Amino acid sequence: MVPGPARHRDRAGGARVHAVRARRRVRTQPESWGGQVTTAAGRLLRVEDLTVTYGEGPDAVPAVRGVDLTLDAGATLGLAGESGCGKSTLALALLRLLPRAATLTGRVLLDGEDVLTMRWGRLRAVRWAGASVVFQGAMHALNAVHRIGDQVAEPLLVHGGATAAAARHRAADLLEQVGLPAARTSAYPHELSGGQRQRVMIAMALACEPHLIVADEPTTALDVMIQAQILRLIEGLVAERGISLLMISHDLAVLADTCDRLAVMYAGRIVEEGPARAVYDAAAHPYGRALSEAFPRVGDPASRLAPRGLPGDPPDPAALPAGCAFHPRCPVALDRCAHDDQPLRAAGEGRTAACVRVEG
Ligand SMILES: Nc1ncnc2c1ncn2[C@@H]1O[C@H](COP(=O)(O)OP(=O)(O)OP(=O)(O)O)[C@@H](O)[C@H]1O
Repeated sequence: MVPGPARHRDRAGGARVHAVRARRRVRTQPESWGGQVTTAAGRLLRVEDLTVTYGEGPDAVPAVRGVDLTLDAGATLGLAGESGCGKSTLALALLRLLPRAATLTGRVLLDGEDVLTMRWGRLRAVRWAGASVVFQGAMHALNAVHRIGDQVAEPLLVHGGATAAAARHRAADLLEQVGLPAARTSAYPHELSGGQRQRVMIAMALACEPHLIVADEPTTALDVMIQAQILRLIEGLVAERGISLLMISHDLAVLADTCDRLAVMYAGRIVEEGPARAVYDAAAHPYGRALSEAFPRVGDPASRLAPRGLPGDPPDPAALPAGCAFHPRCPVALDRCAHDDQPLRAAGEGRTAACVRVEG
Protein backbone atom coordinates (compact mmCIF):
# COMPACT_ATOMS: atom_id res chain seq x y z
CA MET A 1 0.00 0.00 0.00
CA VAL A 2 1.29 3.48 -0.83
CA PRO A 3 1.56 5.52 2.39
CA GLY A 4 -0.71 8.55 2.62
CA PRO A 5 0.48 12.12 2.86
CA ALA A 6 2.36 13.05 6.04
CA ARG A 7 1.14 16.30 7.52
CA HIS A 8 2.80 18.25 10.25
CA ARG A 9 2.99 21.74 11.61
CA ASP A 10 6.31 23.50 11.22
CA ARG A 11 7.83 23.94 14.69
CA ALA A 12 9.01 27.37 13.60
CA GLY A 13 5.36 28.34 13.81
CA GLY A 14 5.22 28.55 10.07
CA ALA A 15 3.43 26.79 7.28
CA ARG A 16 1.99 23.32 7.45
CA VAL A 17 3.76 20.84 5.26
CA HIS A 18 2.26 17.83 3.53
CA ALA A 19 5.06 15.62 2.32
CA VAL A 20 4.26 12.66 0.12
CA ARG A 21 6.29 9.99 1.86
CA ALA A 22 6.14 7.62 -1.07
CA ARG A 23 8.27 10.04 -3.11
CA ARG A 24 10.91 10.61 -0.44
CA ARG A 25 14.29 9.06 -1.17
CA VAL A 26 17.14 8.20 1.17
CA ARG A 27 20.00 10.57 0.44
CA THR A 28 23.34 11.50 1.86
CA GLN A 29 23.35 14.61 4.03
CA PRO A 30 25.95 17.17 2.94
CA GLU A 31 28.54 17.61 5.68
CA SER A 32 28.27 21.36 5.84
CA TRP A 33 26.82 24.28 3.96
CA GLY A 34 30.29 25.63 3.32
CA GLY A 35 31.22 22.54 1.28
CA GLN A 36 30.84 21.63 -2.36
CA VAL A 37 27.46 21.20 -3.99
CA THR A 38 26.74 17.49 -3.73
CA THR A 39 23.90 16.99 -6.19
CA ALA A 40 24.24 15.48 -9.63
CA ALA A 41 25.04 17.77 -12.57
CA GLY A 42 25.73 20.73 -10.25
CA ARG A 43 21.99 21.17 -9.62
CA LEU A 44 21.61 23.23 -6.47
CA LEU A 45 17.87 23.75 -6.27
CA ARG A 46 15.12 21.50 -7.57
CA VAL A 47 11.52 22.44 -6.88
CA GLU A 48 9.10 19.63 -7.68
CA ASP A 49 5.34 20.02 -7.98
CA LEU A 50 5.25 22.69 -5.27
CA THR A 51 1.85 23.93 -4.19
CA VAL A 52 1.12 26.57 -1.55
CA THR A 53 -2.43 27.20 -0.38
CA TYR A 54 -3.42 29.91 2.08
CA GLY A 55 -6.40 28.98 4.27
CA GLU A 56 -8.76 26.06 3.91
CA GLY A 57 -12.13 25.12 2.52
CA PRO A 58 -14.10 27.50 0.32
CA ASP A 59 -11.84 30.45 1.26
CA ALA A 60 -8.62 28.64 0.29
CA VAL A 61 -6.25 30.65 -1.91
CA PRO A 62 -4.08 28.44 -4.16
CA ALA A 63 -1.17 30.90 -4.48
CA VAL A 64 1.35 28.46 -6.01
CA ARG A 65 0.05 25.60 -8.18
CA GLY A 66 2.33 22.73 -9.12
CA VAL A 67 5.58 24.59 -9.75
CA ASP A 68 8.68 22.77 -11.03
CA LEU A 69 11.95 24.71 -11.17
CA THR A 70 15.65 23.94 -11.24
CA LEU A 71 18.66 26.11 -10.61
CA ASP A 72 22.23 24.99 -11.19
CA ALA A 73 25.12 25.85 -8.91
CA GLY A 74 26.39 29.32 -9.75
CA ALA A 75 23.48 30.02 -12.16
CA THR A 76 21.01 32.91 -12.02
CA LEU A 77 17.27 32.61 -12.59
CA GLY A 78 14.80 35.48 -12.82
CA LEU A 79 11.18 34.94 -11.77
CA ALA A 80 8.78 37.42 -13.35
CA GLY A 81 5.06 38.05 -13.13
CA GLU A 82 2.46 40.63 -12.19
CA SER A 83 1.58 41.47 -8.63
CA GLY A 84 -0.32 38.64 -6.92
CA CYS A 85 0.86 35.84 -9.23
CA GLY A 86 2.61 34.07 -6.34
CA LYS A 87 6.27 35.09 -6.75
CA SER A 88 6.91 36.01 -3.10
CA THR A 89 4.95 33.00 -1.86
CA LEU A 90 7.15 30.74 -3.97
CA ALA A 91 10.33 32.48 -2.75
CA LEU A 92 9.34 32.22 0.91
CA ALA A 93 8.27 28.59 0.49
CA LEU A 94 11.84 27.71 -0.52
CA LEU A 95 12.96 28.32 3.07
CA ARG A 96 9.64 27.57 4.80
CA LEU A 97 9.27 31.20 5.78
CA LEU A 98 5.52 31.34 5.13
CA PRO A 99 2.89 32.16 7.75
CA ARG A 100 0.92 29.47 9.58
CA ALA A 101 -2.05 29.81 7.24
CA ALA A 102 -0.03 28.36 4.37
CA THR A 103 -0.08 24.65 3.51
CA LEU A 104 2.69 23.30 1.30
CA THR A 105 2.97 20.13 -0.77
CA GLY A 106 5.69 18.89 -3.12
CA ARG A 107 9.46 18.97 -2.67
CA VAL A 108 12.10 21.69 -2.43
CA LEU A 109 15.48 20.00 -2.78
CA LEU A 110 18.29 22.32 -1.77
CA ASP A 111 21.68 20.76 -2.24
CA GLY A 112 19.88 17.39 -2.28
CA GLU A 113 17.91 17.84 0.98
CA ASP A 114 14.17 18.41 1.07
CA VAL A 115 13.59 21.72 2.86
CA LEU A 116 9.90 20.91 3.31
CA THR A 117 10.53 17.83 5.43
CA MET A 118 13.82 18.65 7.17
CA ARG A 119 13.82 18.91 10.95
CA TRP A 120 13.67 22.31 12.60
CA GLY A 121 17.32 22.23 13.77
CA ARG A 122 18.51 21.47 10.26
CA LEU A 123 16.23 24.13 8.79
CA ARG A 124 17.78 26.73 11.11
CA ALA A 125 21.23 25.77 9.81
CA VAL A 126 20.07 25.93 6.20
CA ARG A 127 18.60 29.42 6.57
CA TRP A 128 21.41 31.96 6.08
CA ALA A 129 24.14 29.35 5.56
CA GLY A 130 22.48 27.26 2.81
CA ALA A 131 20.27 29.94 1.35
CA SER A 132 19.43 33.50 2.36
CA VAL A 133 16.80 36.00 1.30
CA VAL A 134 17.08 39.69 0.38
CA PHE A 135 13.59 41.01 1.02
CA GLN A 136 11.88 43.91 -0.68
CA GLY A 137 11.73 47.07 1.43
CA ALA A 138 14.88 46.96 3.60
CA MET A 139 13.42 49.48 6.07
CA HIS A 140 10.88 46.88 7.21
CA ALA A 141 13.30 43.96 7.11
CA LEU A 142 15.99 45.68 9.21
CA ASN A 143 15.60 46.24 12.95
CA ALA A 144 15.19 49.99 13.54
CA VAL A 145 16.78 49.94 17.02
CA HIS A 146 20.00 48.06 16.22
CA ARG A 147 23.11 49.41 14.53
CA ILE A 148 23.67 47.97 11.06
CA GLY A 149 27.07 46.49 11.98
CA ASP A 150 25.39 44.46 14.75
CA GLN A 151 22.65 43.32 12.40
CA VAL A 152 25.13 42.08 9.81
CA ALA A 153 27.14 40.37 12.60
CA GLU A 154 24.07 38.58 13.99
CA PRO A 155 23.82 35.73 11.45
CA LEU A 156 27.55 35.14 11.91
CA LEU A 157 27.09 34.82 15.68
CA VAL A 158 23.92 32.74 15.57
CA HIS A 159 24.55 30.58 12.49
CA GLY A 160 28.23 30.95 11.68
CA GLY A 161 29.60 30.19 15.19
CA ALA A 162 31.86 33.27 15.15
CA THR A 163 33.12 35.04 18.29
CA ALA A 164 31.72 38.54 18.92
CA ALA A 165 34.97 40.20 17.87
CA ALA A 166 35.34 38.11 14.72
CA ALA A 167 31.68 38.71 13.77
CA ARG A 168 32.09 42.49 14.22
CA HIS A 169 35.24 42.50 12.13
CA ARG A 170 33.65 40.39 9.38
CA ALA A 171 30.50 42.57 9.40
CA ALA A 172 32.60 45.69 8.77
CA ASP A 173 34.39 43.83 6.00
CA LEU A 174 31.10 42.72 4.40
CA LEU A 175 29.67 46.23 4.59
CA GLU A 176 32.76 47.52 2.83
CA GLN A 177 32.37 44.86 0.12
CA VAL A 178 28.85 46.10 -0.61
CA GLY A 179 30.08 49.69 -0.80
CA LEU A 180 29.43 51.02 2.71
CA PRO A 181 32.47 52.55 4.41
CA ALA A 182 33.54 51.03 7.74
CA ALA A 183 32.55 54.27 9.52
CA ARG A 184 28.89 53.50 8.76
CA THR A 185 28.80 50.24 10.75
CA SER A 186 27.57 52.13 13.80
CA ALA A 187 24.71 53.82 11.90
CA TYR A 188 21.04 52.95 12.52
CA PRO A 189 18.85 52.02 9.52
CA HIS A 190 17.01 55.38 9.55
CA GLU A 191 20.36 57.17 9.10
CA LEU A 192 20.89 55.49 5.72
CA SER A 193 19.40 56.04 2.28
CA GLY A 194 17.14 53.39 0.71
CA GLY A 195 19.98 52.18 -1.50
CA GLN A 196 22.38 51.95 1.47
CA ARG A 197 19.82 49.96 3.47
CA GLN A 198 19.46 47.54 0.58
CA ARG A 199 23.27 47.19 0.58
CA VAL A 200 23.07 46.24 4.27
CA MET A 201 20.49 43.54 3.41
CA ILE A 202 22.85 42.20 0.76
CA ALA A 203 25.76 42.14 3.22
CA MET A 204 23.58 40.17 5.67
CA ALA A 205 22.56 37.74 2.93
CA LEU A 206 26.23 37.13 2.09
CA ALA A 207 27.38 36.80 5.71
CA CYS A 208 27.23 33.01 6.07
CA GLU A 209 28.42 32.37 2.50
CA PRO A 210 25.23 30.71 1.26
CA HIS A 211 25.01 28.65 -1.91
CA LEU A 212 21.78 30.40 -2.90
CA ILE A 213 20.47 33.95 -2.55
CA VAL A 214 16.80 34.64 -3.15
CA ALA A 215 16.31 38.34 -3.91
CA ASP A 216 12.63 39.35 -3.78
CA GLU A 217 12.19 42.65 -5.66
CA PRO A 218 15.51 43.91 -4.20
CA THR A 219 15.28 47.26 -5.98
CA THR A 220 11.60 48.10 -5.51
CA ALA A 221 11.14 51.68 -4.28
CA LEU A 222 14.65 52.75 -5.34
CA ASP A 223 15.19 55.34 -8.05
CA VAL A 224 16.42 54.15 -11.44
CA MET A 225 20.10 55.09 -10.92
CA ILE A 226 20.33 53.40 -7.53
CA GLN A 227 18.35 50.45 -8.83
CA ALA A 228 20.97 49.90 -11.54
CA GLN A 229 23.81 50.16 -8.98
CA ILE A 230 22.21 47.61 -6.66
CA LEU A 231 21.52 45.21 -9.52
CA ARG A 232 25.14 45.44 -10.70
CA LEU A 233 26.32 44.93 -7.12
CA ILE A 234 24.24 41.76 -6.70
CA GLU A 235 25.28 40.50 -10.13
CA GLY A 236 28.98 41.07 -9.38
CA LEU A 237 28.92 39.58 -5.90
CA VAL A 238 27.14 36.36 -6.86
CA ALA A 239 29.31 35.88 -9.97
CA GLU A 240 32.52 36.43 -7.99
CA ARG A 241 31.50 33.97 -5.27
CA GLY A 242 29.76 31.38 -7.48
CA ILE A 243 26.48 31.87 -5.56
CA SER A 244 23.24 30.86 -7.30
CA LEU A 245 20.66 33.63 -7.53
CA LEU A 246 16.89 33.51 -7.76
CA MET A 247 15.81 37.08 -8.44
CA ILE A 248 12.16 38.07 -8.37
CA SER A 249 10.71 41.08 -10.15
CA HIS A 250 7.64 42.21 -12.04
CA ASP A 251 10.08 43.82 -14.52
CA LEU A 252 11.17 41.32 -17.18
CA ALA A 253 13.71 43.81 -18.60
CA VAL A 254 15.57 44.02 -15.28
CA LEU A 255 15.64 40.24 -14.98
CA ALA A 256 16.74 39.72 -18.59
CA ASP A 257 19.63 42.08 -17.92
CA THR A 258 20.72 40.33 -14.72
CA CYS A 259 19.92 36.62 -15.06
CA ASP A 260 20.93 33.65 -17.26
CA ARG A 261 17.43 32.20 -17.37
CA LEU A 262 13.91 33.51 -16.89
CA ALA A 263 10.76 31.89 -15.54
CA VAL A 264 7.43 33.64 -16.12
CA MET A 265 4.71 33.06 -13.56
CA TYR A 266 0.97 33.58 -13.99
CA ALA A 267 -1.78 32.74 -11.49
CA GLY A 268 0.50 30.54 -9.40
CA ARG A 269 2.01 28.55 -12.26
CA ILE A 270 5.19 28.81 -14.32
CA VAL A 271 3.97 29.40 -17.89
CA GLU A 272 7.38 29.79 -19.56
CA GLU A 273 11.01 29.11 -18.69
CA GLY A 274 14.15 29.44 -20.76
CA PRO A 275 17.33 31.39 -21.57
CA ALA A 276 16.79 34.99 -20.45
CA ARG A 277 17.44 36.69 -23.79
CA ALA A 278 15.29 34.25 -25.79
CA VAL A 279 12.34 34.65 -23.41
CA TYR A 280 12.68 38.43 -23.21
CA ASP A 281 13.18 39.03 -26.95
CA ALA A 282 10.60 36.55 -28.23
CA ALA A 283 8.58 34.86 -25.52
CA ALA A 284 6.77 31.70 -26.63
CA HIS A 285 3.84 32.24 -24.22
CA PRO A 286 1.47 35.15 -24.98
CA TYR A 287 1.66 36.24 -21.34
CA GLY A 288 5.47 36.38 -21.52
CA ARG A 289 5.19 38.45 -24.71
CA ALA A 290 2.71 40.84 -23.11
CA LEU A 291 4.93 41.20 -20.03
CA SER A 292 8.03 41.98 -22.09
CA GLU A 293 6.10 44.58 -24.11
CA ALA A 294 4.83 46.21 -20.93
CA PHE A 295 8.23 47.81 -20.22
CA PRO A 296 10.24 50.11 -22.49
CA ARG A 297 13.50 48.62 -23.78
CA VAL A 298 16.74 50.41 -23.12
CA GLY A 299 18.09 51.87 -26.39
CA ASP A 300 14.90 51.12 -28.37
CA PRO A 301 12.87 54.36 -28.74
CA ALA A 302 10.14 52.49 -30.69
CA SER A 303 9.35 50.41 -27.60
CA ARG A 304 8.40 53.59 -25.72
CA LEU A 305 5.58 54.05 -28.19
CA ALA A 306 4.28 50.51 -27.78
CA PRO A 307 1.12 50.11 -25.68
CA ARG A 308 2.06 49.53 -22.05
CA GLY A 309 0.33 47.28 -19.61
CA LEU A 310 -1.86 44.27 -20.16
CA PRO A 311 -5.58 44.47 -20.75
CA GLY A 312 -7.63 43.40 -17.73
CA ASP A 313 -6.42 42.24 -14.34
CA PRO A 314 -4.81 39.01 -13.18
CA PRO A 315 -7.44 36.58 -11.87
CA ASP A 316 -8.27 36.22 -8.19
CA PRO A 317 -6.41 33.01 -7.22
CA ALA A 318 -9.45 31.95 -5.17
CA ALA A 319 -11.65 32.08 -8.29
CA LEU A 320 -9.49 31.07 -11.24
CA PRO A 321 -11.10 30.79 -14.68
CA ALA A 322 -11.49 27.26 -16.09
CA GLY A 323 -8.93 26.09 -18.65
CA CYS A 324 -5.85 28.25 -19.13
CA ALA A 325 -5.95 30.93 -16.42
CA PHE A 326 -4.63 33.49 -18.94
CA HIS A 327 -7.27 32.84 -21.63
CA PRO A 328 -9.66 35.73 -20.71
CA ARG A 329 -6.79 38.20 -21.33
CA CYS A 330 -5.05 36.33 -24.13
CA PRO A 331 -5.05 38.00 -27.57
CA VAL A 332 -4.53 34.67 -29.35
CA ALA A 333 -6.76 32.36 -27.26
CA LEU A 334 -8.58 29.51 -29.01
CA ASP A 335 -11.98 28.15 -27.97
CA ARG A 336 -10.36 25.14 -26.31
CA CYS A 337 -8.27 27.42 -24.01
CA ALA A 338 -11.46 28.06 -22.01
CA HIS A 339 -11.52 24.44 -20.84
CA ASP A 340 -8.04 22.91 -21.48
CA ASP A 341 -5.11 23.91 -19.30
CA GLN A 342 -1.74 23.23 -20.89
CA PRO A 343 1.34 21.64 -19.31
CA LEU A 344 4.79 23.10 -19.89
CA ARG A 345 6.21 21.62 -23.09
CA ALA A 346 9.37 22.13 -25.17
CA ALA A 347 9.23 25.42 -27.06
CA GLY A 348 12.63 25.43 -28.82
CA GLU A 349 15.92 27.14 -27.85
CA GLY A 350 16.09 25.23 -24.54
CA ARG A 351 12.84 26.58 -23.20
CA THR A 352 9.41 25.38 -22.20
CA ALA A 353 6.02 27.09 -22.41
CA ALA A 354 2.49 26.17 -21.35
CA CYS A 355 0.44 27.28 -24.34
CA VAL A 356 -1.73 25.41 -26.80
CA ARG A 357 -0.05 27.30 -29.64
CA VAL A 358 3.36 25.85 -28.75
CA GLU A 359 3.98 22.64 -30.68
CA GLY A 360 4.87 19.71 -28.39
N1 LIG B 1 -0.77 35.44 4.25
C1 LIG B 1 -1.62 35.32 3.24
N2 LIG B 1 -2.89 34.89 3.45
C2 LIG B 1 -3.75 34.74 2.44
N3 LIG B 1 -3.46 35.00 1.13
C3 LIG B 1 -2.22 35.46 0.87
C4 LIG B 1 -1.25 35.64 1.90
N4 LIG B 1 -0.10 36.09 1.31
C5 LIG B 1 -0.36 36.19 -0.01
N5 LIG B 1 -1.64 35.80 -0.28
C6 LIG B 1 -2.28 35.74 -1.60
O1 LIG B 1 -1.54 34.86 -2.42
C7 LIG B 1 -1.47 35.35 -3.75
C8 LIG B 1 -0.01 35.47 -4.16
O2 LIG B 1 0.60 36.52 -3.41
P1 LIG B 1 2.16 36.86 -3.52
O3 LIG B 1 2.46 37.94 -2.54
O4 LIG B 1 2.94 35.61 -3.45
O5 LIG B 1 2.24 37.43 -5.02
P2 LIG B 1 3.42 38.27 -5.70
O6 LIG B 1 3.46 37.83 -7.12
O7 LIG B 1 4.67 38.13 -4.93
O8 LIG B 1 2.85 39.74 -5.60
P3 LIG B 1 3.66 41.11 -5.27
O9 LIG B 1 4.57 41.31 -6.45
O10 LIG B 1 2.58 42.13 -5.19
O11 LIG B 1 4.40 40.88 -4.00
C9 LIG B 1 -2.21 36.70 -3.75
O12 LIG B 1 -3.53 36.47 -4.21
C10 LIG B 1 -2.23 37.10 -2.31
O13 LIG B 1 -3.37 37.87 -2.00
